[in-house]
Amino acid sequence: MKQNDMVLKIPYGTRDFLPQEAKRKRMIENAIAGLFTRWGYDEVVTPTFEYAETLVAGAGNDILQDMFKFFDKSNQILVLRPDMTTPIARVAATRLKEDVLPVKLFYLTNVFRYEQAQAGRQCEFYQAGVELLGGADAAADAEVVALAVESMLEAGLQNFQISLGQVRFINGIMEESGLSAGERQLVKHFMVSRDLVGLGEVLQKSALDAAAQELLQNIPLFYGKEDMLNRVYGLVRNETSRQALTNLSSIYQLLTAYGVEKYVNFDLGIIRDFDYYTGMVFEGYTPGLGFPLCGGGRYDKMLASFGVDCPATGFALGIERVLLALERQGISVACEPKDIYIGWLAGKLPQAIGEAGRLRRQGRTVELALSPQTEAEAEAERCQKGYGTLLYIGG
Ligand SMILES: N[C@@H](Cc1c[nH]c[nH+]1)C(=O)O
Repeated sequence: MKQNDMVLKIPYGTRDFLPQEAKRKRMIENAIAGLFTRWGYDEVVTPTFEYAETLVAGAGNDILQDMFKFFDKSNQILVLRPDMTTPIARVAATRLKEDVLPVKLFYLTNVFRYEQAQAGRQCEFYQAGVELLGGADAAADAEVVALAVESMLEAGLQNFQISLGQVRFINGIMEESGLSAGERQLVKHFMVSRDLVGLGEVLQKSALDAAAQELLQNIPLFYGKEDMLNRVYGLVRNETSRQALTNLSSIYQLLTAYGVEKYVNFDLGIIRDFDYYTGMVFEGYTPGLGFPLCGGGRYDKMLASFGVDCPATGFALGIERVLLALERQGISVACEPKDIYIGWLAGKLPQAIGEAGRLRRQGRTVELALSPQTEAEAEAERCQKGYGTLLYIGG
């Protein structure tokens, strides 16, 4: 590509937010930050890039292939953060040791992953999320799921569903059935990509008996409300999977107390693409969007890799995805109106500046013209820029 072709381009998987879009994004972020704060969460800000080793320690080796990597001057490998869960675990393990548990943190920030870009899926994207550190029980998981529901409501969405799964359910079945580590990896891979044909092929090639094959093959179909959990409980014999189902049921009871159960169902085939999950996992979906709006789950082992043994759970919501869903569902984001446009006659700028200051101190949104105009010109500009009122400082 010639240099001239490059200068006006932006890198693959990035985007600009023009004023209207940036305004809608800001409105949603402010609303969600307010919600997190009302639930007792404190904001944290971490560096945009970290050492690759930190991310690998927290999220495992596989994460490397999806990260943007570069070098610092002493040749250390740096990466743009692919999410906030590992950076926050690092902060908590190194900086928040003295804090009284549980610690509840939130963030609103950009993260970076190599993705096949499309609307709502970019290599740089924005997340709002929480991490709840130090809660081992269903109470913590239920709080996080309820907060995920509330944040989608707060953003203006009505029509969405959260699907709850449990990674220990599948792990229990795979351990019991004696699949090799390589086969387990493949099974997980095909479940994440919901490739039932690929899944069937791995299972057929394995040494599993027909009943175990059928159970694993059917996991992606274990979808529904509590009656599905009860039915599946009767199908599995191993303790790990049964405990996983009981755990989901306890979380659901609490979600009923939160009054959000109508947004929640179970999907035992959910395996999130991060390897760090150890318990309940979930994803939120809305019609017209082929990927999750939000996702999260429990990751009890991550902080131990930074030297502090501490259970944790959390979730993140994709801001662009919420904006896209609102747009596709025809829901408008209530933005602050543009209030007053001030135009002025030659020589009246000092007076206009005084008026603008007075009105802004009252909390009004005011744009001040930068050159003199006739009243008709000022009115035309007010209209074009979308201000509600013209204040004209004339003779
Ligand atoms: N970091 C995860 C979401 C999450 C937060 N905490 C636990 N999981 C993601 O980006 O999908």
